[in-house]
Amino acid sequence: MAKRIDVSGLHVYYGDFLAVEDVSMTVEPRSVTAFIGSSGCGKSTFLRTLNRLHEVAPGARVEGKVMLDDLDIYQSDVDPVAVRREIGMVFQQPNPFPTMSIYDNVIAGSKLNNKRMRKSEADDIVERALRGANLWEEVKERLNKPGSSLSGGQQQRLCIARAIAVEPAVLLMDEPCSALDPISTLAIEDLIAQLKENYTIVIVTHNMQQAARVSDTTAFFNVAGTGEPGRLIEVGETNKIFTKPEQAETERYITGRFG
Ligand SMILES: Nc1ncnc2c1ncn2[C@@H]1O[C@H](COP(=O)(O)OP(=O)(O)OP(=O)(O)O)[C@@H](O)[C@H]1O
Repeated sequence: MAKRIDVSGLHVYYGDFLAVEDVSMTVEPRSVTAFIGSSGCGKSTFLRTLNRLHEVAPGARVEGKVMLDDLDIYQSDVDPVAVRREIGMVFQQPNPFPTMSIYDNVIAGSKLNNKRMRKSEADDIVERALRGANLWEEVKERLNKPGSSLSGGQQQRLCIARAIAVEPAVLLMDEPCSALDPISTLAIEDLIAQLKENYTIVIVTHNMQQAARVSDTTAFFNVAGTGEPGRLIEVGETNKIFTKPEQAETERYITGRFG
């Protein structure tokens, strides 16, 4: 079930370095929100704070609040592993478990949650997730082959199947198409359009055409210079951000007159 994310006054630090300053925004359920902005402005860092994945970096910490519907994900009694089950992540480089079969890749997360799962139940989850990721027809005859035997675009859809198999509320995608060819990219973009019927989706992309094609809402981040924190400059309906942004800084970026 898709959920809303509500961020208020979020600062992100790596040790003493303030990487992202004072972000407040809402991500609506059943919609796609794109994060755009120049390199180093903190898009990936901010994305990772939405499921506490930044915590794997030593010294990384946040101040501020991230609500997932009614749950404050940074409350002291909240388990980050449980947060990541609700808020899945798909990375830039497709990263299936290389020695595991396609089947085992999809079921891996569900098995961690339920060690005594029956085979028929696992079969159903695998088929549903692979269908949901538009991959079932291409792999149904070779589920026992390694995940690494698939093409890059298929591997990325396998990673999406793995992420949705545990039925998360939110899917975070960090440049999910940047390692893919144009045909595979279109397949992922079509898939994102389908997935938003059931999930809340946030995608970081360097490709402004992609942001315009896939997202309902766009958030533009910027950084004033090296050592300065990244800031959210403007967030709004994608069409408006690309045609009539409120901030001159956004306009300079989207029209390519930047720097
Ligand atoms: N693990 C880390 N430790 C220390 N600093 C980091 C770490 N990860 C990122 N940073 C710094 O935080 C800032 C934001 O980086 P981040 O990768 O979030 O930006 P980005 O907008 O996603 O960039 P890109 O578009 O190039 O991926 C940068 O100054 C970066 O050097």
